[in-house]
Formats: sequence, C-alpha cells, structure tokens
Amino acid sequence: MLRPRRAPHFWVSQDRPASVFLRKGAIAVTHPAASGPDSYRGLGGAPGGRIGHRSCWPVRSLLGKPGGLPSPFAPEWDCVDLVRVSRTGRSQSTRLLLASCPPHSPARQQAVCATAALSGEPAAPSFSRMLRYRAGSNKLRNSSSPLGESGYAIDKDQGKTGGVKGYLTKRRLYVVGCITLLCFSFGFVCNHTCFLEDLLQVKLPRMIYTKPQILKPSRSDVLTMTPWFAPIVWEGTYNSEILNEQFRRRNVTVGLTVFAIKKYVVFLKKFLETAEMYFMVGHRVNYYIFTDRPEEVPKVALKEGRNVVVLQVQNYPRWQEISMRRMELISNFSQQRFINEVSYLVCVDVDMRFNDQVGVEILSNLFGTLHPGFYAAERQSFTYERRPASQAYVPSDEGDFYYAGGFFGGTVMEVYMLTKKCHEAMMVDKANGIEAIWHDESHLNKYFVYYKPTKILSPEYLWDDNMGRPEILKKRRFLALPKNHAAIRNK
Ligand SMILES: CC(=O)N[C@H]1[C@@H](OP(=O)(O)OP(=O)(O)OC[C@H]2O[C@@H](n3ccc(=O)[nH]c3=O)[C@H](O)[C@@H]2O)O[C@H](CO)[C@H](O)[C@@H]1O
Ligand SMILES: [Mn+2]
Repeated sequence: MLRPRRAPHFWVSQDRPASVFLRKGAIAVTHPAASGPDSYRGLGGAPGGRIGHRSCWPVRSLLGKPGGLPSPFAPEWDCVDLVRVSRTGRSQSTRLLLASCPPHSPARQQAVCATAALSGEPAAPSFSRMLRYRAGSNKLRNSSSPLGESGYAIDKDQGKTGGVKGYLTKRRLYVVGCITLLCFSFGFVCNHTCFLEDLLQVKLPRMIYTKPQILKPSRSDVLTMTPWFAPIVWEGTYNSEILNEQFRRRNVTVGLTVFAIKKYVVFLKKFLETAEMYFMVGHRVNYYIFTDRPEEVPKVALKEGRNVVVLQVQNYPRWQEISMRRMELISNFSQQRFINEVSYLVCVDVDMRFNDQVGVEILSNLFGTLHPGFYAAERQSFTYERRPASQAYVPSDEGDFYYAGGFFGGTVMEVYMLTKKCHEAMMVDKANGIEAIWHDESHLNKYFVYYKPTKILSPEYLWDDNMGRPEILKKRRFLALPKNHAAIRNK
C-alpha cells in the first residue's frame, strides 16, 4: 500500500481559485472528467517524495492539453472538487485528486464545503484568506478511483511558470512585509532595551533617616494594619521622603475630583488655594472640577505640573441627588477621560480646606477614609443602611469600619469599578423607591465591606473640628468647613 510519508496539506486559494497549494510531499492530479475548455493539471511528485523544496506549489491550468502520463498511483488517490473562477467571474468546477483525503473523512467534508463556497464567490483578493485544509489521515482509498488509467501525471516544471509568477510576486510582497515588521519590532525592542538601560542607570543616592525599629512600633496607640494587611495611615507610620522618591521615579499624575454644583462653587477658592499648599506637593496634579457654573470657577495660581480642568455638568434639584450623582459622573469620566490622563484618582467633598500635608502616602489601589465620627465606634453604632430593601444594606454582623463619603480613591480602574457599582446600586434603589440613609456614603460603605480597601486613611485626612482634638490626632490635614445648610443646600 502506498502511503505518503506524512499527511499532506493542501490549500485552496481564493485569490486564484484555479490554484491548489500543496505541501511538500503531497500529491495531486486532476480528474479526466474535468476536461473542458480549461482542464487542470496538477503538480506534484513521487508519492511520499518531494514535490519541491518550497512548501507550497500551485496547480496550474494547462489549456487544451488533455492527456499526459497515466498515473501509476491512481488507486490510492482521493479527490476534491476544485472551482476555477475566471476573470469574468464565471466559475467552472473540476475534480482534483489528492492523496490522503479519504471519502467521508472530516477533511473530505471540509474540502467539499470549501469548494462549494468557492463556487459561490468571485475571486477574492487576499492571500491571507486562502482556505487551508489538512488531510488528517493516511488511510487511502483503494481500487475504484475515478482517475483510472487516464489520470494526468503531474509535471513538475509546470509549476515554475505562469500562475507561479503571480504567486511568487505575492510571496515576495509577503516576505518584504515580514522584513519590515521585523525591522519595526527590532526598533521597538531596541527602544525598550534603551528604556531598561536607563532604568539600570538609576542613581542610588544616600538615604539618611531614622531606622525603623521592629520592637518599637512607631504608633502603639492606634491600629496601623487591618486584618487583610492594608496599612492605616497615621502620622508617624510612614516616611514621606522615601515615598516621594518612589512616586517621583514613576512620574505619577494624580487626579483630584471635586464637585461644585450650584452654590457650592463658593467653596472652590479656598479649596484650590489650600490644595496648592498641601495636596501632593512636588507631584503632577489635575484638578477635575465638575460644575454647572463654569464661569464662576475662580482663577487660582497653580504651581508647575498642576492643571485645572473644568467639566461642565448638569445640576439636580435635591442636594442628596447631587451628592449621589457624583458616582455616575466619576465612573463615566474615568472611562472616557481620566484613564488616559492620570494614574490615581482622589475623590473629595468641596466644602473642605487642606490644613496639612496630604501626599503620596495616601495612594494605593483602593483607599477609603475613616469617618471622624465613628473611628472608635462599635459595629452596631455604624450608620450603615440597615433596611434589607436597599442595595446598600449591610447586616449587623458584618463590616469593619465606617468610611466617610467625602474622601476615597485609588487607581482609575478601581475607582471606575467602585463608582460604577455604587451608581448601579443607587439606580436599583431609585427604581424600588428607596434611598439609602446616607446616600452615596451608604453605598460606598457597602462596597468596602465586600471589596476591601488596600489602604485606609485615618481621620487625620478628614476631620471636623466639631469632634474636638483627641490625643491620637497628631495632624488635621483636611478639614470640614462650617456651612449654613439652609443657606447653601438646594440653592
Ligand atoms: C465629609 C463627608 O464625608 N461628606 C459626606 C456627607 O455629607 P456632607 O454633609 O458633607 O454633604 P455635602 O453637603 O458636602 O455634599 C456632598 C458634596 O456634594 C457636592 N454638592 C452637594 C450639594 C450641592 O448643592 N452642590 C454640590 O456641589 C459638594 O461637592 C459636596 O461637598 O454625606 C454625603 C451623603 O449624605 C456625602 O457622602 C458626603 O461626601
Ligand atoms: Mn461635605
């Protein structure tokens, strides 16, 4: 029994449907019944032998040349219908005999389907759209081959002229394309190598500071680490010089989102002026000011690397809705804009002023801030939403801390996920005619029960002097401004 050394591959070209490309070692011949004005003649070689040193060979049309050598291999050959589409788009089919494509085999089925598809389609221009088939089995058909004695033998030389020309031109184009691509990749790799070399040239300046003491924790009066290993940031627990150096190397840009809708624009001046003094000093900052009154945004002198971006948005009649819609707007803008402009987002209330350093020590994948009114409270005192009907519901035996709605952040991706989730939950509540007790803050707290922050800011980062000045509070970095609710809300 004759067997090719390996299962042959063949391709039916859509570019030039008169062509079948054969892999080295494959055998092909046209069926004599196909003799018409155009008959086809295969190109191949000895069974199991080479048909050329290239992996693909086109079968070439031999106009008006019936005959040829009878094939000694006929009984083992199988067939596939091949369609030739002429330049005018007319198709004509012929039967091409191939080795190793047994009847009823999946490969045979594929070939039949493909040729059917070909006949319905005019010549397609793309080389890459060649249909590729693999005859997966070596089980060969015996005896009653339609080829009989009058099969056309395969003439090697035919492959080197005519149709081969076009094929080689495309092939050349293909090779040129590959070389160009390789050159580009080389440039890319080179660039990256240079970038890596730059990194290797990082200087190691002396770093002189007090050594950390394992047996003398810097703070023993407060919790500095959660049970899920998120640091809680208190004065004395970190060294800003080390952190600034780390973040400077990364050339991080921080986005600070703040909403000043309706009368709340009056808070912007103090907010921005104090931010320039204390917020992320020495780092790149974009202030994203959401407002319905862009003309009332004050001009504040900014240090280098810091920008104000005014984003005009609509207002809502109720202050609660304004506060809650921040989630929707932050998530939308994160997706459309912030993701391209900053690494981290810090989202805060506007009725505040910075009073001390708020720097890169706050940055982490996802961070929240302990509410000044509840940092020492027990679970049952937390003002979580307790009605199961609300999406913000937190059962009485869950939760770690009570977080403030007025200061959270993280990477743009994390903030996007948080704000999107909270907004969606608020929309469900709205449809069910329920509003969480502390609005967006309730939803934020619910989220943090199940997606734990990777860093937590102590109440130093959101303090209200109405709470007094407890001993543990070494700094008051961001302070709530007293405001006349009746005069400012819903105005
Ligand atoms: C410090 C803190 O944790 N504050 C939270 C607390 O409310 P507050 O009592 O601090 O709420 P608020 O009056 O400051 O409103 C929240 C924020 O919404 C914006 N705003 C509101 C009304 C308006 O007319 N125009 C306007 O721009 C503004 O940025 C304001 O800072 O609870 C709210 C939900 O009840 C929010 O979760 C706040 O973040
Ligand atoms: Mn506020």
